[in-house]
Amino acid sequence: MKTTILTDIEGTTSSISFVRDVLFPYARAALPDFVREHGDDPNVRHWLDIVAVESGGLCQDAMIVETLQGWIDQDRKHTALKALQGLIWEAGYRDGDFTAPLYPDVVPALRAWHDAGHPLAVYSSGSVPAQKLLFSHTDAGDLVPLFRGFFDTEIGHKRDADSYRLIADRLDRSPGDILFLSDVVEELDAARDAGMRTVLLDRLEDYPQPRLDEAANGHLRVESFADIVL
Ligand SMILES: CSCCC(=O)C(=O)COP(=O)(O)O
Ligand SMILES: [Mg+2]
Repeated sequence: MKTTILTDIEGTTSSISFVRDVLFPYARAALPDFVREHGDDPNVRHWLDIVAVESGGLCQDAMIVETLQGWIDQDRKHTALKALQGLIWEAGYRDGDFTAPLYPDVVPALRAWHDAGHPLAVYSSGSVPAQKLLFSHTDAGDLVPLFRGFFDTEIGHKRDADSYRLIADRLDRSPGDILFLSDVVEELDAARDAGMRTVLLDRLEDYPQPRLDEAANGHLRVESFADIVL
């Protein structure tokens, strides 16, 4: 059985600065107009209503927008925020306001693994539509065809082992046949608890203090996809 590779995005395939300095400010600035123009769309309303209820019953869209902007500033990984961000980024990618850079070692490794028959999948806090937008608008072109599956927090929290069990199930693989790649040790802990193999990506441009020894909590640690041994 070929190892399946399940990868995180931010801090693993894509720089934290792209997400924080390009994607988040774009969504923050576009939110008021987006909610005004699309607030009656049932898919948008669904997520706005979840934010309103969870925030104690916000009764005006302006209050919901302010709450969401606060969540962006705090980098909250809330499923509703992530779904709305994905819808907003669609216009940015479509209009060519940005493309998605990947760390330089990522594309050669993904292509090599794919060509060698390793199934590839993504698990990110970014919504599945946002993941597909990102991988279809990379600096290296459309990489979506390389992937067999996309998972977001609708399947469960990234620090919860059950999420990884469910993903293994959906991919029709046993957890031991899956290698999870992430920059966040708590996510790797959860994947390991579920029985997956794990590798910590320690991207020194984003994590200037290398996570060595106890900081890596027993996970294999690499600084590049090129150093991953399947
Ligand atoms: C794919 S959408 C952009 C990234 C994002 O919003 C995010 O929260 C990424 O979190 P990750 O789980 O990939 O570290
Ligand atoms: Mg990450």
